[in-house]
Amino acid sequence: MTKHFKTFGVIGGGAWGTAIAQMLTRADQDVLIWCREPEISDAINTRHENTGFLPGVALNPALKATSDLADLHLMDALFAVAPAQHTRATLMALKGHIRPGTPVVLCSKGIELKTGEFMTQVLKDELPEAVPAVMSGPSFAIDVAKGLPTAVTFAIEDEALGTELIAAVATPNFRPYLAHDLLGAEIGGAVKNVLAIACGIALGKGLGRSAHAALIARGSAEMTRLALALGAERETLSGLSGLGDLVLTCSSETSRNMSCGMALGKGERLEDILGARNAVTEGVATAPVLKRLAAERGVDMPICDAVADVIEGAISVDEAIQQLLMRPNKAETV
Ligand SMILES: NC(=O)c1ccc[n+]([C@@H]2O[C@H](COP(=O)([O-])OP(=O)(O)OC[C@H]3O[C@@H](n4cnc5c(N)ncnc54)[C@H](O)[C@@H]3O)[C@@H](O)[C@H]2O)c1
Ligand SMILES: O=P(O)(O)OC[C@H](O)CO
Repeated sequence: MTKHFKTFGVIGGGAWGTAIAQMLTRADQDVLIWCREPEISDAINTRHENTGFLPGVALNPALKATSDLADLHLMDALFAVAPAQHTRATLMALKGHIRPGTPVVLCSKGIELKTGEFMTQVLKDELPEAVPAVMSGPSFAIDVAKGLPTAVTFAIEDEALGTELIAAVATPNFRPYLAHDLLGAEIGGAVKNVLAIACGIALGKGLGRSAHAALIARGSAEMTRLALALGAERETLSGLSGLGDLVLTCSSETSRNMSCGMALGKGERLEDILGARNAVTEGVATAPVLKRLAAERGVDMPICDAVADVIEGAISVDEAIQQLLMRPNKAETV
């Protein structure tokens, strides 16, 4: 434990916020998690279980929960883990509750639909006095909550501060790797969700593992193309928060995005799929805004565009597949 970081606040009591809070208690930190639903904070405090979003995992009794965001007042560092479309509102509510220079580690994977902003920009808008960091990579909440080995990208501009933060949160089974390209880490996390929907559709439709692998590889090219156009670094997209997370999310039905795609590929309706789950499927909101962003920047992202068109009901799954397969042959470049 370092001297500087003694208290950690986690904004968001979903599966990922709960797993991060549990991980922080393993690093012997003093952790308070904010849950939007009072019954969830009560369950964490009394039963040591997040009965709504991460049932069945015994949480460290040292973990404390609240349903009042103001209780995160003057924490040494914060992890922002609300779904991307709700991150702005939670950060706004923390105005006046943080010291200048407080690190806010952004852990949500998505782009804000109404503004087209990534989470670092949302943070800058709402809490400009905070120091942004991005933690992203291949990490299912259930794995981290159980303490299975996990490695993630931890991107922050100030290397010394990043080193200190990592020292405060890392354990042998939770390994954050220091990086400086926040935008690249955010792009990987947001785009892989959309690509996981595409991979799920292909598998749900029975197109086979060859098509699945092709989608991952060409999807990775799309992700990298966007990153380069927006000023991020190619290396980031081949690291944990890029390729690493793309492979995990596109390969397992534990992923909400992948399983949503599979159900779409099997012919289920999007409203029914989303209505039946008590969990966020970030790629659904990200796909349309990503399509807009790519068009504005002149970046060719045919797989992501096809997912957006299916989500918005502009074309059917079969039309999307035909559209992709009928594209002219081209050189294999990023
Ligand atoms: N679950 C994972 O394995 C995992 C891993 C890495 C990153 N993430 C990312 O973490 C973020 C949160 O996902 P999750 O899996 O913890 O969520 P979840 O699906 O487990 O739970 C949904 C969360 O959304 C919250 N919510 C719903 N409406 C809200 C509102 N109006 N304002 C604020 N919060 C609201 C709920 O309180 C709940 O905490 C997402 O961006 C996701 O991509 C998730
Ligand atoms: O369940 P998903 O699709 O939101 O993916 C969870 C994590 O982002 C995997 O790293």
